[in-house]
Amino acid sequence: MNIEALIQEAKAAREMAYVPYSKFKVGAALLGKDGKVYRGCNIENAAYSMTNCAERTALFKAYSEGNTQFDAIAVVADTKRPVPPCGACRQVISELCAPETKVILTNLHGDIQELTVAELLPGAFSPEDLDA
Ligand SMILES: O=c1ccn([C@H]2C[C@H](O)[C@@H](CO)O2)c(=O)[nH]1
Ligand SMILES: [Zn+2]
Repeated sequence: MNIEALIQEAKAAREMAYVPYSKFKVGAALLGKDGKVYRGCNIENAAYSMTNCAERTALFKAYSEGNTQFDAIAVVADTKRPVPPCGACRQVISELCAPETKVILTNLHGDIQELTVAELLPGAFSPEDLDA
């Protein structure tokens, strides 16, 4: 699947966002090495801090089905610049995706920023840091 098609998947995921509080819809599409695509949207809650971002929804869907090998993740929102993932998602993406995985950030204007997982969060806290 090419990048444009993955962005289309992220846009379709965005339409499912449950955002009664912020009204800010985000979509993500995670491409497995086997070609499977996992869509994710943000899901909010009246207890605001329970909100799950689109990126983490997609990743948790894939992991919960045993799929842990990915080529790329695309994220889209209605932002002026390509949507920047929040810090929590950068941390989770850093652990659950290989460093060379492509990250495609975009918006509804068609601006695209492409980087790698390694570039998304330099100095991420990692499982190795748990070893004394
Ligand atoms: O990359 C991002 C940034 C924000 N959000 C969500 C969280 C919340 O529902 C809304 C506003 O922050 O957007 C995401 O899903 N992904
Ligand atoms: Zn996030």
